[in-house]
Amino acid sequence: MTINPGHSRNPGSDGPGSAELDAALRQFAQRPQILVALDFDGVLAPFVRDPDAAAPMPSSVAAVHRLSRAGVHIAYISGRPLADLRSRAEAPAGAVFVGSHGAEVAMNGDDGADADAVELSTDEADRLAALNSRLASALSRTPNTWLESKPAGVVVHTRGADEDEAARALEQAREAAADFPTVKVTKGHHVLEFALRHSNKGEGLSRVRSSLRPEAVLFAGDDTTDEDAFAILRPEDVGIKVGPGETAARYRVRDPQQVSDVLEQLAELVESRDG
Ligand SMILES: O=P(O)(O)OC[C@H]1O[C@H](O[C@H]2O[C@H](CO)[C@@H](O)[C@H](O)[C@H]2O)[C@H](O)[C@@H](O)[C@@H]1O
Repeated sequence: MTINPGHSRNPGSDGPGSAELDAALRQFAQRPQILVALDFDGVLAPFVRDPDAAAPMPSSVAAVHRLSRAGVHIAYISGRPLADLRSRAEAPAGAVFVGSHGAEVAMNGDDGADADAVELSTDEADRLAALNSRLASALSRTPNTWLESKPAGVVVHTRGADEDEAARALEQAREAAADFPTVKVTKGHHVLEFALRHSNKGEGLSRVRSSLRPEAVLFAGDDTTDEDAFAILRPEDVGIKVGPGETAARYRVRDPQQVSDVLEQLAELVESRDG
């Protein structure tokens, strides 16, 4: 994964309405077959302390449905487990879902009939159970931290912990997981994820692109794991980093509200193209 810190414009100078992003969206919208692929937390849904309380912004949901009705392919690409992502995305019919950072893919988003969900081998299931219990015991005395179980991994959450508590929790978690050398460790926004499967969002987005064959892709993401998806974008694609931080994306917006503004602008452009 290559991150080019100087590549994308700063929020504020390049939010919705900026000349560069406007021009990119106009050009993108002219193509008949396009894919809009969206990360969930921090992009469609503002961050909250409890992941079960996260919900997409109503204005983004409405804009995504408009895009879908106008014939745009829609994909959700998230670190969340597939079933969780599907249940809270409020997605239009026919949307595609990529969960667990690319480890789970459902090309037919309607009913999940052909969902490529994670099935662990007995050995993997045993190792995941051991990892879970090791982390639970390591963090049992660290306040304001908790574990989220995933189909092929476990996440240490520290949102709500103060800086010292969070740093201590992450150090304890890394130490506890040191006996599991094949586990992939990924840092995200107030989370540290330990995964048995090593797929990434770039692989997930590539699978969706190969299946749907759009002429161009727009992808918006906010976290380090989204950089794998930005890295596989092509010159005709539109990559939008949400929030601060180094990125390979060409454009940047500030927050989920500005993502919503971009989606509404794109829906207008696509609808007027069709009209
Ligand atoms: O790929 P994403 O859709 O961005 O999912 C990444 C992780 O999102 C969730 O955690 C994040 O959102 C939580 C709710 O707002 C927040 O409390 C947490 O601090 C964030 O890191 C989710 O819980 C993870 O499983 C996802 O991997």
